[in-house]
Amino acid sequence: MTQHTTATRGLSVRSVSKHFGAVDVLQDVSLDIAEGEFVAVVGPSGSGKSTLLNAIAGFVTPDRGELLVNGEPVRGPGPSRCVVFQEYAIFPWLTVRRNIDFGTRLRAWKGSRQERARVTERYLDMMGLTEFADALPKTLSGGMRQRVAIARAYAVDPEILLMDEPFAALDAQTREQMQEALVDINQRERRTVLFVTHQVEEAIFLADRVVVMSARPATVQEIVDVPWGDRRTHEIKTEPEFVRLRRHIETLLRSRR
Ligand SMILES: Nc1ncnc2c1ncn2[C@@H]1O[C@H](COP(=O)(O)OP(=O)(O)OP(=O)(O)O)[C@@H](O)[C@H]1O
Repeated sequence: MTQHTTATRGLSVRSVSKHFGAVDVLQDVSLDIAEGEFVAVVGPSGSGKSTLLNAIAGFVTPDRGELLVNGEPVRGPGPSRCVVFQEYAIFPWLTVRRNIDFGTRLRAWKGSRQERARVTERYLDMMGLTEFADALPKTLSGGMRQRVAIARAYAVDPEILLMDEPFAALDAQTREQMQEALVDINQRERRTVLFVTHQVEEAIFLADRVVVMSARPATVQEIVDVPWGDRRTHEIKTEPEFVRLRRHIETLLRSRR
């Protein structure tokens, strides 16, 4: 278990609590994510993972506690945070290229039209979308649509990227391909990422640290360091240390159901 001190740049969640009616969902949740760090959150179903992500996004206001992005309090949704959802939240009436171009328009640094176009082409290429650039989302598979959503989120260049089960609707093989695509883009364009997932294996594969939440009301049970750095290929999933971490986290999740 690792205790991290307050991050000045990055995300700081300080003693956040939230209830909906009679249901206590989050209880005194504290977590710091340093700039450029990829953190996954796992926890039992209904424990409050999405509520935590929505509070960071500014969609949900905590009852107590504080959320800081680069030291600035979160007071509602804003361009410093960008969310990728499970459903394909891209514009169905825009082509793939124009969806990503929409992201580049939201950047703090906008640049000229030509510069923006270059950025858009770079993200199309990085997510393997160049040949689909003029297609409409409805003609694409679920995996390809999530590639568009991720490319657009990176194109926005927010301070924090929030991903809420982005691969949950995909079949197992597509999911593995998407995990690789995400590892690839994030190694090239390192961002601060909070990634909510049900899959312990996915969490360990993607993240620098895995936050294990308890059952509701959710608190942070343990934060597990993941040792692979940038060495993320699917082969690591069979390494003894990977298997050990997976078992450890699964045991934690079972213990507080
Ligand atoms: N806006 C809301 N109003 C009332 N209750 C809510 C609201 N949002 C979430 N809840 C309740 O809060 C609890 C936690 O929900 P949340 O979606 O955060 O959990 P989760 O861990 O993300 O769940 P899952 O793993 O199943 O996606 C649930 O009991 C849910 O019904």
